[in-house]
Amino acid sequence: MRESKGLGGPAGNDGKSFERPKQSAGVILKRLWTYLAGCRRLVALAIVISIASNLLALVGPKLSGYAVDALRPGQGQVDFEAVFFYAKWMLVAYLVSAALSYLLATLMVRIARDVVYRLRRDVFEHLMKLPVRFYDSHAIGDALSVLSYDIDTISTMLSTDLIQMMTNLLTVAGSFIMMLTISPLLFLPFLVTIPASILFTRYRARKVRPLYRDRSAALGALNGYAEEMTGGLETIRAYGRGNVFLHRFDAKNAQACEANYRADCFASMTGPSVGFINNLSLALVSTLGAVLYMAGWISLGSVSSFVLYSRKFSGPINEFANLFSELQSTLAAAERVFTLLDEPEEAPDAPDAQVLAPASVRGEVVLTGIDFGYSPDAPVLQGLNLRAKPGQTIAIVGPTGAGKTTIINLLMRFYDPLRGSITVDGHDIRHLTRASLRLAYSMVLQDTWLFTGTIYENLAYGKPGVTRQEVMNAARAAHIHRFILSLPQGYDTVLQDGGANISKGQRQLLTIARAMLLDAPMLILDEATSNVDTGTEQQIQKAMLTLMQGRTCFVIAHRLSTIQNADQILLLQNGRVAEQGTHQELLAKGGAYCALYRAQFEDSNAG
Ligand SMILES: Nc1ncnc2c1ncn2[C@@H]1O[C@H](COP(=O)(O)OP(=O)(O)OP(=O)(O)O)[C@@H](O)[C@H]1O
Repeated sequence: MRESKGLGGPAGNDGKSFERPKQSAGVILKRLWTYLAGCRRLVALAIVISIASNLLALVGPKLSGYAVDALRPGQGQVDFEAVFFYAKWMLVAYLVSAALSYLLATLMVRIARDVVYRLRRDVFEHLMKLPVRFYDSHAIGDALSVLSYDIDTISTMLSTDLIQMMTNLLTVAGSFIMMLTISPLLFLPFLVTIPASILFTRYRARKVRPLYRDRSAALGALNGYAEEMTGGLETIRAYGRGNVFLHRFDAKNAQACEANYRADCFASMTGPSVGFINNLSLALVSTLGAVLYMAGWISLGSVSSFVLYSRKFSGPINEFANLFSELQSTLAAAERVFTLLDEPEEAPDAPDAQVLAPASVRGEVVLTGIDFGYSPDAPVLQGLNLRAKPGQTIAIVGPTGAGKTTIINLLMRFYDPLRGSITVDGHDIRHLTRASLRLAYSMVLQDTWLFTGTIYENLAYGKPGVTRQEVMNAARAAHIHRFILSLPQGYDTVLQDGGANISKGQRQLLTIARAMLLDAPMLILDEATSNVDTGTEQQIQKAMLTLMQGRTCFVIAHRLSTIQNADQILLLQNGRVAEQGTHQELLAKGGAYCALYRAQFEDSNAG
């Protein structure tokens, strides 16, 4: 049983990816805008700077044209004063424009930082609020891929591509106006080439976005697999199956690389194609310009300015094609982010839900006619009835897969029963707030969950405001205080990677101490099976007995020797209660429990 997530749920899987249902580009951009709007002042400033920088850059070709005309070609005279005058102002305009561009770049990086921070926080917060059921069908690695890769893709777009888009847009618009003021006739070739570029780019964009979507999904699946496999590294090594998983990883890796290759390859064809169309327009403009100059309709300076503007005009159109590919990649990434954010959270508490105050809980838990299955066609529990009186210990036993953990999942409301009800002190738990219900239980599970932090933080995290003395008292009661003090940093020892630097038994004792500190009126215990030595096991048993005193306890028991004093023993078989009673009653009955007990007893004697 796992403490951190879907108890009993899969640790990772090839589950659904965050790619459906599809959202239109407009909807995605609107949602991205809501994040940008969070720093609207900076965005407004960026727009103003971008306009100023572009206007200054646009002045350059005009001044250059004046400088060319000041050479008075064909008249054998050169007005050096005027040439230097225009050259000086060109220099100033380009310098200020460059400085403003630099300012704009730093501003956009800052905007991207803020947006990414909020997006990541929202995604993580949402992941924390998703129902346990969500993780039954989605790989955690895929969710983490959204958190890192997809949000990074958005960040790149905001910090670099967006400036380029803004700049390009202004340059194109500005150059267009300037070209028209110089010579509307010379603009004619663009009337053919611009629509051709636009139509081609749109066609490619429609094709490339699904490829980017596939790329994100393949990468998510790869991350999911890697996360799952690294989680089970020891088992894989123990079974010497590393090569098998390497082959599977290879297949997923190849899929991800192929998806990446196909998306990038397809996208990279757009730029050169649009570039070719635009270069064609340049050739046409130069030819037409020469003809108009020869006919005396236009000065050489104007032709030169026009050519410079037409370069400015068509350059961004080329880049637009590349940026469009980037935009498609961003849209695919943002779509995954928003699809994840759209996953429904754990259903909210009923509007009239009551708060269960831990101090007032007596601990009477009644399950009546419970039917449950993780999917409607696969029932796990059927017609389950159980009454735990305050302070009683209920032991749940049964073969693997019988549904023991499932009962805990229902008690904690990680899932709701399909039929039947569960009450605590007479309150239907569907009419209690989930937070207060869960706080009424302490859970000590086999699969301990400790986070990277000091031992003190790990013990105290369930109970904010607890004193150091209280933490130490709980550790003493759990028989782990002396061990903690024996560590060089004592309570300030940092537990790495879920407590990988201490033993399993010590981890279990720490979680018992944590449960003691929480001091909840009810308790859920999943007995340790075989991962500790006899001495530690006795220590854990002692600590658990102390913890159980005066509380209603649900114990998932694997060794029947430890539950002989339980007030009720529930033997589950195929989702039904096969037998129910005290140890003595069940032995006297001579049924399945009796047979199971004898088998274990004989086993241990034989051992
Ligand atoms: N998250 C889940 N999604 C779908 N099916 C599940 C899920 N968790 C458990 N099951 C199925 O429900 C049944 C009961 O599982 P449960 O974990 O309650 O058994 P258990 O008695 O606790 O087993 P064990 O002693 O091995 O821990 C099993 O058939 C299991 O495959």
